[in-house]
Amino acid sequence: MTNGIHGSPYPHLVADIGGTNARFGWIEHAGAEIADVMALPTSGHPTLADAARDYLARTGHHGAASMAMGIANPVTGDEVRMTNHHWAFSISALQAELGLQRLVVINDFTALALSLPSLQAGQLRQVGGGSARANAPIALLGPGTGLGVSGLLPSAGRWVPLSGEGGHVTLSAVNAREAALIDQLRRRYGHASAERALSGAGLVALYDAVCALNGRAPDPMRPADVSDRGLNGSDPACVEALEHFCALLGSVAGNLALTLGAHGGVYIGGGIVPRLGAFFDQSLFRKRFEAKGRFQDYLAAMPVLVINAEVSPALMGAARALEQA
Ligand SMILES: Nc1ncnc2c1ncn2[C@@H]1O[C@H](COP(=O)(O)OP(=O)(O)OP(=O)(O)O)[C@@H](O)[C@H]1O
Repeated sequence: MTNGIHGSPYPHLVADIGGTNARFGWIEHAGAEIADVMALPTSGHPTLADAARDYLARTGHHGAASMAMGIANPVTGDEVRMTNHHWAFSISALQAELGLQRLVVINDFTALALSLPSLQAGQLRQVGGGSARANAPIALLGPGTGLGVSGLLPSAGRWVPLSGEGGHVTLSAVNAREAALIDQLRRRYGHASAERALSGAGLVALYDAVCALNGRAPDPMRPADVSDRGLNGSDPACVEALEHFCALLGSVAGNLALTLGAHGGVYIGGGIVPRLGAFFDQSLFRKRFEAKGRFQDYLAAMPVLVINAEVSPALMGAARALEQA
C-alpha cells in the first residue's frame, strides 16, 4: 500500500454524493486516472455505506485504504445529514464500517470547486463575457437536486475553496411577475430561498406558481417534464417556468459574482443547465447576470462557463482534497 502526496494511502475510493445520484470512482495508485466511474441512484440504497459497498461489488474493487467524498450538505462535525435525501451517518462510524485508514468528507460543491482549475476547454461552454483573469476569485453555482454554491479564492499561490450554503440565500425579484412568483414560493415554503426555484424541485415549483397565477390547475410534473415541455414549446406554463428559472439564475449568479469579485470566471455546474442547451444561451440569464445598475460593465467582462454534465469533475476535486489532507 503506497502513500499519496501528503500521506493518504492508496487505493483511493472517491465519491460525489448528490440528492439524486451517488457517483463513485477508483484511484489505484498515485498518478493513476480515476477509473470505473459509476453513478448509482441514492434512492436505491438504504445508506451511503450500502451504496459504497454496492459500487465495490459491481466493480470488483476491494481494499480501499482512503476515501474522499463531496456530499450535498454542510459538513460541520462528525454527524452528517443530507439536505435533500434521508441519508445520515457519523464520519468516524462510516470510516470504521468501510475499514478505511482515512476518510475525508467535504461539501459537494467545495469538491467541485477544487476541480475547476484542472478542467479542459472541451469540458466547458462559455456564455458571454470576456476572458477569465488569472489568479482572480472564481464563483461556482449549480442547480441539481438542490442549488450548490461555492468558489475559489487565490491565496499565496494556491486555491482556497469556499464551504458555504449560498443556495439558501433569499431569492429576490426584479419585476412584478417575479415578485408574484416568489410570493407563491413564500406561501408554500415560508422562506423563498434561491434553491426553492433553482433546482429540479424548484423548476416544478415555478411551474406550479405560474399555473396558480394564471388560475390554472397544474399537471403533476417531474423536473424533466417541465424542461422537456418548455424546450419543445408544447406547454406555455412550462416555457414561462423555464424562462424564469434562467432569469432568476442570472440574478443569483450576478449577486455571487459581485460578492466574490469573480474575475476568474463564474462556473455553472449541476445536472440541469447543461440539458437546456441553446435555450439557456438565448434566455434572459446573461442579461440578468449583468443587470446590476452601475456595475453592469464590471459584470459584462466576466465569463460564465457551463460545465459539461458528462464529466465528473467533483470526483477530481474529492481526489484533490485527499491529496491535500
Ligand atoms: N432534463 C431535465 N431537466 C430538468 N431537470 C432535470 C432533468 N433531468 C433530471 N433533472 C433533475 O435534476 C436533478 C438532479 O440533478 P443532478 O444530476 O445535479 O443530481 P445530484 O448531483 O444528485 O444533485 P445535488 O448535487 O444538487 O444534490 C433532479 O431534481 C432531477 O429531477
